[in-house]
Amino acid sequence: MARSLGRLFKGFQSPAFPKAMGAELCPATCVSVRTPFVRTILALPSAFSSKPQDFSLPNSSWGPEMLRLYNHYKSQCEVEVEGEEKQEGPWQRLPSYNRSLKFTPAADLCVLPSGGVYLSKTIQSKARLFTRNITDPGAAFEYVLFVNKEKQKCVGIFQTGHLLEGPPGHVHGGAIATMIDTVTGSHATVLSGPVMTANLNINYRSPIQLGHTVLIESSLDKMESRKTFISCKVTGTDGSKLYTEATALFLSISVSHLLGG
Ligand SMILES: CCCCCCCCCCCCCCCC(=O)SCCNC(=O)CCNC(=O)[C@H](O)C(C)(C)COP(=O)(O)OP(=O)(O)OC[C@H]1O[C@@H](n2cnc3c(N)ncnc32)[C@H](O)[C@@H]1OP(=O)(O)O
Repeated sequence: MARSLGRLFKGFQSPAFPKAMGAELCPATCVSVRTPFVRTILALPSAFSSKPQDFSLPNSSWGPEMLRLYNHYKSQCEVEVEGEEKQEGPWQRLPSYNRSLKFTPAADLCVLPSGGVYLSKTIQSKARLFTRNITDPGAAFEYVLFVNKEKQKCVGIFQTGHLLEGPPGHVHGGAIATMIDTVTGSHATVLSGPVMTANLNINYRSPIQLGHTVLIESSLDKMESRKTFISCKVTGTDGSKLYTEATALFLSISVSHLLGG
């Protein structure tokens, strides 16, 4: 496991991939990519599964607002240049899979330098990304993320499903926190490579109705050494109504941190 993860994260640790301010993200379609980091993310599912499902593509549950915003950002992933092929635009869609590791060979399991066992094959094979583990379309978290490398921004379009209820008819605060962590965490990961959330500070300003679609916009505040500071707003789809505000601190980590070494 340690060796497998080491291989997977090799791209993150390349000296050619420092703080990713100047690094290029995946191009419009997110099919081919340029940075070692984004290449690594996109390679993760295909390394373990022949047919990974990208959950951030439209499905039958997406309502008109979700589709409208998806098309709005998607249309800015590629730009037409007269007489030339389409070129990458300012925004790029981030694909989203429901697992990062499927199986590891038994031989790779899992005695760590610290002597502990990391994850059994059974547990790891059942592991799923929290936000993608309800497979009924539209029931829980429907979302898609786009990043803008020039503006150092990330946008999440989030359609709230009926299984996310907290207060009657409204979205659970933990589900909102989950999506804020997902957008800001993905943004920090794109900027800085592998990170973990160290601090997440949330102000809930107005309840979000179940079934509504909201915009989650995150911006880079600053980077200092291993720290990436990001702030985030959850608003209505026209930006006028503020639902939630947050700030987050992410710390860059090494693989050995994840493995408990
Ligand atoms: C992995 C990639 C996969 C790729 C796949 C594709 C991407 C797919 C994206 C999905 C997006 C989902 C995003 C979910 C992201 C989570 O949910 S992560 C899970 C929740 N977070 C955790 O469990 C983290 C638990 N905490 C820890 O592991 C450790 O405390 C940390 C955060 C790594 C920090 O530990 P450490 O590295 O030992 O750092 P430490 O030396 O204590 O502190 C370093 C500096 O940070 C400061 N600091 C540390 N903690 C704090 C704090 N809480 N507040 C303020 N300052 C702090 C210290 O004061 C210190 O400052 P200086 O003295 O250097 O100025």
